[in-house]
Amino acid sequence: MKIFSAEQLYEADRITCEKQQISSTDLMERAAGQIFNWLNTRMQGAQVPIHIFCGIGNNGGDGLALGRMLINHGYKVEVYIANFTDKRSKCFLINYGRIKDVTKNWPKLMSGPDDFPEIHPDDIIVDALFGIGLTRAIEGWVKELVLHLNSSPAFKLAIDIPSGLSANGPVLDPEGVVRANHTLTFQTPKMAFFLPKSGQFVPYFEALDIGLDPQYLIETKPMASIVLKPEVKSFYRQRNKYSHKGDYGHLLMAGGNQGQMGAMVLSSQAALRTGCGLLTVHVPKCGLDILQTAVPEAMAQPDLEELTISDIPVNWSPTTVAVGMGMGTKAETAEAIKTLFAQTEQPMVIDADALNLISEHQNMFDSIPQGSILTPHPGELKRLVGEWTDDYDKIERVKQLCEKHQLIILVKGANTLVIGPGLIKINSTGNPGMATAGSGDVLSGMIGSLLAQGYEPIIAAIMGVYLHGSAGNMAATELGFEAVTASEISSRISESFLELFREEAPPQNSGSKE
Ligand SMILES: NC(=O)C1=CN([C@@H]2O[C@H](COP(=O)(O)OP(=O)(O)OC[C@H]3O[C@@H](n4cnc5c(N)ncnc54)[C@H](O)[C@@H]3O)[C@@H](O)[C@H]2O)[C@@H](O)CC1
Ligand SMILES: [K+]
Repeated sequence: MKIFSAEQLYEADRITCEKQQISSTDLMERAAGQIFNWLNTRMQGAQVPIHIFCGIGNNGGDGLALGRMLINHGYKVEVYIANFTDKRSKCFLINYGRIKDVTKNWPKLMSGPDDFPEIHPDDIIVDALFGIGLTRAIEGWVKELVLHLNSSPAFKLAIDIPSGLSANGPVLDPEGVVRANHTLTFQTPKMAFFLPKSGQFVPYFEALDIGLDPQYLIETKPMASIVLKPEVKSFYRQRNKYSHKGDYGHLLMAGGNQGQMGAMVLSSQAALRTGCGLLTVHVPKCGLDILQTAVPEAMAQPDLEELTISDIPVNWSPTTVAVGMGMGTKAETAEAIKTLFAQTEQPMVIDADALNLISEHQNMFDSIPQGSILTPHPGELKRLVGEWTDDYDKIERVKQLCEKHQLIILVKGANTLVIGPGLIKINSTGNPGMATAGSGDVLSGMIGSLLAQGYEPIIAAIMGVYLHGSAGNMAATELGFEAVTASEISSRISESFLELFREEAPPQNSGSKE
């Protein structure tokens, strides 16, 4: 699913009106109609007071049109206008006029805190103050209005975007954002919904189809796109009946040092469960018995050193390499990585301490094989790209690094981003239970395994992140967030593959059994 910028959405609105020969007020009627249908389906005429707070732009226009439709259907509605300027939009004015056709109760014009209404906890608040037209933080008494709404426990429904959030810009003032319980957004979700600083204000959302021009939506390159099951399913490669283990790649995994061998165990198990044909693990001598006992399917290649990694031989030409898990950052390990990069052309997975070593020796960037996938956690990412000011600055820094060195870099989080040259993919699976030790080692093993099986690097990264999150979701469903461990995620990798091919159950008609 594509994510468009506010600018692109305005353009989509314009083209839609032009092609469908409708006015922007007609489009607003359609948009408000979708919100009305959503509410009406759920409320079924219930007389719960609905307070609609409108701004003076088109988001306010949506609120007015919704108010008219609700009043027409007998709902108990109060409409308020935050009358902070007389620069009202055309569609706002048209809908301001139209609401007067259906009620004698004109919208209440608010011009300061004295006009704020009392709201009963069981009432419903509709937030139509600002939409994607917000260009600066909400200030003055309108911010006080936002605080007033936020102080109420009443259910808050935001139209298009919670007021105070920018569709694709940083949060300017976290206090001045409506804490909506649910957001009904038009056509496509906004970038803000998926980034940590702004996403926290959008716990639940639904995108309502308002019939924007399909050609524009299909042909326009989005600023990002969300990875959903059908896309991942389309990447999956069926196994050939006559294939053998040599057809599924030989992954070399290098890492581990004394006291951190578990990382390699987790990565190895995850790699095997993700389907690579052969796995060789390269560990310091002290890790040999641990690996051979814990992962009997893997071959083990001991380092020359007892406690740390000093040399990673690749003269036997593995299909690909995953390096860095629990590896430590000793000087001899840095040398081993430099040699590995110099001797390897094919893209590899670079994780954990290998990334920390690259951060310490920035000249190593130039020798990383193109197409390699870097899987930093937030701390490692900070060391790689420097301190960022906000989520968008972080993305920009990562994009530049990807483009400069032709790399794929993950920005891990509630919605992990897979960023490659010219592309941002937003993962849709995963949960807070996965914020646990070793979870990243499992992910690196999965991506390395997919890469070894011949999936293109960008596909291996997207698929690995999606399946990892899906396995984590199944673990959380069965165990609860707290009990999710890396091993529990890994043991559900098989389920995450099977889930790709599970059909959604058709909707049940609960009344049909009577
Ligand atoms: N045909 C269309 O263009 C459609 C527009 N729609 C609605 O229109 C919204 C966008 O409307 P607008 O572009 O009118 O903008 P908004 O209604 O989001 O904002 C209103 C105006 O307030 C001003 N403003 C921005 N930040 C401010 C601040 N912090 N304090 C005070 N004033 C500020 C801006 O000049 C902006 O134009 C969408 O989010 C959506 O709800 C929908 O009705 C769908 C169709
Ligand atoms: K809003």
